[in-house]
Amino acid sequence: MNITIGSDHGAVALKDEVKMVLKEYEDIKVTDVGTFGTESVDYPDIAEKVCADVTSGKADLGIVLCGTGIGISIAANKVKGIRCALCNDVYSAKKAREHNNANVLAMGGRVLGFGPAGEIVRAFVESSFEGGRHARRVNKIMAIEQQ
Ligand SMILES: O=C(CO)[C@H](O)[C@H](O)[C@H](O)COP(=O)(O)O
Repeated sequence: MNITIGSDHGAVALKDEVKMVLKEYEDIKVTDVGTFGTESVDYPDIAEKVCADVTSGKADLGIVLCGTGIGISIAANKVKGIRCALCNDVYSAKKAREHNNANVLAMGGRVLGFGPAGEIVRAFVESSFEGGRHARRVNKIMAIEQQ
């Protein structure tokens, strides 16, 4: 599985931690699109880069991080084909994959500790879409995108 990750300056430390967690998975290859330092950057630019990899098929999943996770998730969800879930707990991360077929996970570097964030990431990458009634609902989300 290929995962592209990116953060603004508010979550660089969390990005490094998430990459460490993903190293536990032999079958996951991570691409980091930055940012890499503390200099201020704009989260929509990072969201665009991560989402481009997901919509092009270069990445199976994306992970976007900013201070709260809010701004970058809003930006990601403006991209056609992206279903970005801002998750602060393991249950939501699991259901985001199982029920919503979310293809991007958002978290906040100024909100979550490394421990909980790692558990959220594990839940997200280890869960799969259940289809069935959820497919009907996700299809309706995609139909809204076409309007
Ligand atoms: O978009 C956000 C809030 O929804 C993120 O938390 C950003 O990281 C934050 O706004 C950046 O703030 P800063 O004061 O420029 O560091």
